Amino acid sequence: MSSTRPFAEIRDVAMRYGGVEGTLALRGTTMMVEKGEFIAVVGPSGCGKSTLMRLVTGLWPATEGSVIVAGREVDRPLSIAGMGFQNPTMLPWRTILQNVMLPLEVVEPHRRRLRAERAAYEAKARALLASVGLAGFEKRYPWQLSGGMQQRASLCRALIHDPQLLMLDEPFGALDIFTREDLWSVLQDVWIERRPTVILVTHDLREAVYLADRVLVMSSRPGRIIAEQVVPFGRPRRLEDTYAPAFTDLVHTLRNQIDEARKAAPADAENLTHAA
Ligand SMILES: Nc1ncnc2c1ncn2[C@@H]1O[C@H](COP(=O)(O)OP(=O)(O)OP(=O)(O)O)[C@@H](O)[C@H]1O
Repeated sequence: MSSTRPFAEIRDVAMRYGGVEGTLALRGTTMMVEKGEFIAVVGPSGCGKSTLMRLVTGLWPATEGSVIVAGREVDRPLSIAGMGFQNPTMLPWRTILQNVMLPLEVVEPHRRRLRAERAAYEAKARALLASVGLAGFEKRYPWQLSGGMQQRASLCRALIHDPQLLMLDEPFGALDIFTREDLWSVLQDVWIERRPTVILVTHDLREAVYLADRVLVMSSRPGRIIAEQVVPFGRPRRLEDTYAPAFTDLVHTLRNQIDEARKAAPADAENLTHAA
């Protein structure tokens, strides 16, 4: 494998749910992601963003095209990925610490080592929780925490096995704006410190520009990447930067691109069911 190869290569992918007459969610979708890059994916509602995440993490096979991550064709759920969703889906009968440690019971080589090295793993989980402001909450249950705190814990759970790839699907979508902005900064700090490759799906264009190195815009369904904006601002980014003209201009450009994509939808819709 050449060292210049992208970390994730998604080439000409199509995805149809439910057989030949089913819903064509993606078609001709191509994107490359470099190792350690922070990518945001934005686009009209229902354009196939979550579907793209499922294909990259191996939760669904693509109908056509190829998905290669870390030099390997993705044909099963990726153990090198950590995932975060809008709903933190914590197990209510487990404490926060036990929830964070859950991936270690599933993902090798941690699963094999967990019994012998439990104390070290537990220390790591505690340190992670402390880094997102949750020191002291380890023994609480998820239902004893606010939505924002659960989302912080869920970020720790996504990171506990040191994933090379962090896939985040609308992780802050259900939170109020202040909590959301707080967590942008938490996520940025985590990324700067650990440098996983991140693919973030979001509807929030400020969030996309604040966090990402590059923002990819998808067309309406069947989704494909139709535009890309490189975010030129240095790190760490601060909340007040989001009000600077260069920042808001970029947000507006993205908004216009998504508007254009939405307007193009009826023409594309003609081909949805029977397209190859
Ligand atoms: N499991 C499934 N079975 C059948 N159709 C599905 C399934 N999952 C998604 N779809 C369809 O595929 C299309 C793309 O859905 P997807 O959830 O990927 O879009 P999205 O861009 O993430 O949507 P949103 O922005 O609203 O979250 C939609 O028409 C959706 O109804």
